[in-house]
Amino acid sequence: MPPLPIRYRSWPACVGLAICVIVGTTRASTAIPDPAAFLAQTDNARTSDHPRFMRMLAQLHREAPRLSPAEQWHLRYLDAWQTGYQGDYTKADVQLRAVAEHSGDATLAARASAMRLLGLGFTRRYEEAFALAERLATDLPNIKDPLARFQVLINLSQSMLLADKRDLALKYARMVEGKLPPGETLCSPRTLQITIRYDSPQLTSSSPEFHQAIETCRAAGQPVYVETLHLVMVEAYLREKRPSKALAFLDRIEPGIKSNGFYAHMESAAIFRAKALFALGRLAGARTAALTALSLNNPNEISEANRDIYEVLYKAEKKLGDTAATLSYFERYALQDKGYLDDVSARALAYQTVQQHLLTGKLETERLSKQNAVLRLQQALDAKAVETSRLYILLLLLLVASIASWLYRLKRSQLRFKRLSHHDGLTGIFNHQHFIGEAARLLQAMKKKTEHACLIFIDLDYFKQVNDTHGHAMGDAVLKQTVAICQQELRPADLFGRLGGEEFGILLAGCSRHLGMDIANRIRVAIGATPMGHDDCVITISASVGLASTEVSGHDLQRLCMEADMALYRAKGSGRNRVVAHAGTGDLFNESTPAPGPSLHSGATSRGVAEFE
Ligand SMILES: Nc1nc2c(ncn2[C@@H]2O[C@H](COP(=O)(O)OP(=O)(O)OP(=O)(O)O)[C@@H](O)[C@H]2O)c(=O)[nH]1
Repeated sequence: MPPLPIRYRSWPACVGLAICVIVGTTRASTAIPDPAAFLAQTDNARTSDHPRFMRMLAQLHREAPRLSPAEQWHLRYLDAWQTGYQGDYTKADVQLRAVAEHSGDATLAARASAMRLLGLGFTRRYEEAFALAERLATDLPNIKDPLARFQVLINLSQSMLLADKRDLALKYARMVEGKLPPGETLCSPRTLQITIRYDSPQLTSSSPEFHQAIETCRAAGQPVYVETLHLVMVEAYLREKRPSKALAFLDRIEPGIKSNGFYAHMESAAIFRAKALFALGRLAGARTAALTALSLNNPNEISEANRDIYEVLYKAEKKLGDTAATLSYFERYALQDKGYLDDVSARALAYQTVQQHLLTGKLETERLSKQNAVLRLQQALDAKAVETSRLYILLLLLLVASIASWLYRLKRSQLRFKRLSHHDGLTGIFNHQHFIGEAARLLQAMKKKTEHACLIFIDLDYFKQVNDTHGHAMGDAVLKQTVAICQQELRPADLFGRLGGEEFGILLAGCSRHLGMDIANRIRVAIGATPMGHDDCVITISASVGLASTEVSGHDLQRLCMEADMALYRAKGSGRNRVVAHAGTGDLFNESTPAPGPSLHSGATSRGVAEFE
């Protein structure tokens, strides 16, 4: 329940407890066994038994060092409540704000904020009050604790009443009924609804809801609420121009009001009495009642109550003919009226300002969220663009890789074809055509450098018999091994090629005729001395060699070929397994007879014994 009284036509839920600001006794107490439960009990006793509340609060302060941080915050909330209850709203606001902002307890924070709403209204900090009301209204769905929700709704309703937003005030008051905290009845929300509608044309002294509310509060054992409703009823009689009825009703309810001693009710009763008496033309009585009301009040404070009091006083004095008093009261009335209207305007302006701020904030939020949406879109587009670029780069890389791989394969196949076109498929050495081309180039180079070279033709003897006797595969193996034997005798600068079948050509670069003969003979001997074959079959074979040298024949390839061929023909003709060198026109051939050479085994004849002449 809101503990802070609003004066005159006001929410009375704070009720007569304003007069109960009694400092509790300092009875010695024992340690509190369950501080959390004790705090809850103290909280409950705030308005139901304020003296007990004060005693418990004092006890809690003595036990404060033993309280947990959460319990300390609860105690600070109760202290703040008590500060506001005593009327120091400014100090209470500071304490409540600390609880709301730093306790870390959502329920306690909501309750503290709800209390702040009223204090801010009393101290005329309307803008702050309405801004806080907006925040609490927005946060309402998150407030689950029934008591906190109850307090927030009640105080929101009162804030809206302060801004003269009665529809909203009524809405919040009705929402209270939806979920009452334990121990609460419909009395307080119903009374609040009636006070909000106090001057509504639909609410007459005979309205059933009026009487229902009174019955509800009576049944709930809430006499102060009943009095509030009675006073609103008196006001309804006055509005209905039934002053006698109002006066009679006041006479009936005033003893109860006096016994409760709630000053706001006593003030209201006195004002209504003054108004009723004035309406009945009982001017002296009206003046007395108005002065009684004024005595309950600070006469200089700007308030609706004082305005009404001074209005009755100046009108009564006017009718009584006291000009000086009339003028004096009228001046005060005018001052109060202006002050009251100023206050009403200030509240309306503050409410509008807060709404404007909220609207501006909302527009700004919308603008920012639109901007964010555009930014997000832009980012998405940028991300897509990056993705697309990556895709392009990937495609490009793939393209480059495929081109590179294609080029590599092309080059490799070109090289393979080139190699195939230049080399003999069986032995891997130059083929005839390439050997001739390369030999022509080398001879030209030799000629330029005036260096000599020897051209050697080697032909295996009776090779056909190898094929015929041992098969073509054996023949191939012999050809390959012959090539390997020759290569061992050659230098890197020499050219080696297969001229066809079992015939090979060698161009010995930078080589004299004598040295050429020597190399040719070494090759012949090596061929003859090396067993050849494959698998389990091994044979030996001899070779005939013809040699032509640039020393004798010059550097013309055609002539060298012809003369080497002739020399080979001579070697074959003179018994094979020998080297024959072409010796020029006079003495056509020089023949070298080697040491006894190999004979062709495995069925070959032994005719080819070498001679070296
Ligand atoms: N295994 C094999 N045999 C080949 C290849 N090229 C040619 N020949 C054979 O080589 C043989 C050459 O025989 P001929 O020209 O009669 O000469 P030859 O038997 O060596 O007799 P001479 O030269 O007079 O001593 C033929 O039987 C060809 O078939 C080859 O690449 N592999």
